[in-house]
Amino acid sequence: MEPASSAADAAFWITAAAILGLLVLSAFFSGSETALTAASRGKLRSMSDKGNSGASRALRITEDNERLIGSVLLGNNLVNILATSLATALFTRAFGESGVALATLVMTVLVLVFAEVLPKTYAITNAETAASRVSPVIALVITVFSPIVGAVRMLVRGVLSLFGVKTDPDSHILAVREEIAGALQLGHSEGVVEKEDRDRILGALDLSERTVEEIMLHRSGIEMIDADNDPQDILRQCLESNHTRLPVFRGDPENIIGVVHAKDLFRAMYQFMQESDKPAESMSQFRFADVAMKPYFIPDSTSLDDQMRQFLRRRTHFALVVDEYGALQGLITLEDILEEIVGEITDEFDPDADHPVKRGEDGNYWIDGAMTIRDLNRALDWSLPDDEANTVAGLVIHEAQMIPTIGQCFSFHGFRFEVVARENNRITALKIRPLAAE
Ligand SMILES: Nc1ncnc2c1ncn2[C@@H]1O[C@H](COP(=O)(O)OP(=O)(O)OP(=O)(O)O)[C@@H](O)[C@H]1O
Ligand SMILES: [Mg+2]
Repeated sequence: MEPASSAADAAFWITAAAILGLLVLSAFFSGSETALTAASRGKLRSMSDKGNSGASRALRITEDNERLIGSVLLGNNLVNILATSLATALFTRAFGESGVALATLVMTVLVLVFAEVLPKTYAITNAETAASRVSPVIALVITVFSPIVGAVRMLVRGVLSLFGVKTDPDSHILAVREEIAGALQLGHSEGVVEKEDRDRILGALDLSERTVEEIMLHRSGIEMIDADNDPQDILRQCLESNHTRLPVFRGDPENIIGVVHAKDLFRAMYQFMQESDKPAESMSQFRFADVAMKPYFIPDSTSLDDQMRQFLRRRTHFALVVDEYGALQGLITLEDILEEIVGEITDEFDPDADHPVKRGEDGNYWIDGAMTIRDLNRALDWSLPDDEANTVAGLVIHEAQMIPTIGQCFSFHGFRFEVVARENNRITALKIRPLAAE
């Protein structure tokens, strides 16, 4: 063998080995991309809880999906293009002009089969295990490529915004929500997902979209203690109340100075009676305001999701809702938020809420004006619009554009509404009948 040809020979084999190595790297990137995007976060979390450090790293790097995919694609393209360029050089040296076509053909087959389909198929069947194995290397790749990926990201956003396209990083979360909701509605018609399950899931999905104002108990319905009343009367009021926590006001109901918890009250009363020799007579000395806890005020625009987390974190389940000027709007408890998910919760003292909607013989439904449209829709599987008003009474007032009097009837959204009772300016009871039934 001549020395020149043996040097060319060596170069041939080195290049071929480099191409092979690059194909292996390419397969690694493709498989990692699939494994990390397909792995279930729930399964990864339970693996990480069991001490699998790869799984916890996989969780961390999949938090910023855009950065992950950017880095992996960059790596993948880099090795693919390098491998193809090397192959083209190699084949043209060996076969002349036709080397380009040959290199394209051979590399397409090799990349497709060994660097794409094979690793991706493997990755998708073992997503979580594969994800936790590759995560340390991919984490390193992300760190190395992050300046380039950041620049690419900015370039992409810039070009898109030139064409008037806005990129919203949260849009995919919304899309997932819509997708789940859509799938559940579909399940409804096919009878796949039970109505109760569907309501529960949709209720939980909606928590972040809705505010406490939409479900709070309106201030007119809050049972409160007037701090200036006779202590004897206050005690009777607390005993007769179905509620455990009663806000205390002084002078004006807007001026809430605290919230009395029945249990605190009983403790304080007991102590008071032990300490005084004539409890019945000295009862007037008992100061209710001292027993009260500090009220917990929240803005009416708080999302149900946030408020639920606050309740759980603060370990209090009772909040007074105020508007932007600090004026009292209503009351909300943890139970009210949970009811949006699981439906009506009734305890020993709740007024009969077994049948919030009563059906009359004439096909009319008797409904409390303060019932929310969502609850009504949920109870009867109707779809009255709830974007203009929260309560059924509110909807009637909105549609009628006035405060109707008792006996007035209206037809809209496919239903007939009749006002049955009114207190001051509030519609307190209604009869509703679907028009299609006529
Ligand atoms: N002082 C109150 N006035 C009017 N409604 C109240 C009052 N306190 C609670 N509610 C309402 O009663 C329902 C039940 O709430 P929750 O179970 O938190 O209160 P509770 O039954 O009084 O207390 P607990 O169950 O802790 O003994 C909720 O819809 C809530 O809005
Ligand atoms: Mg209760």
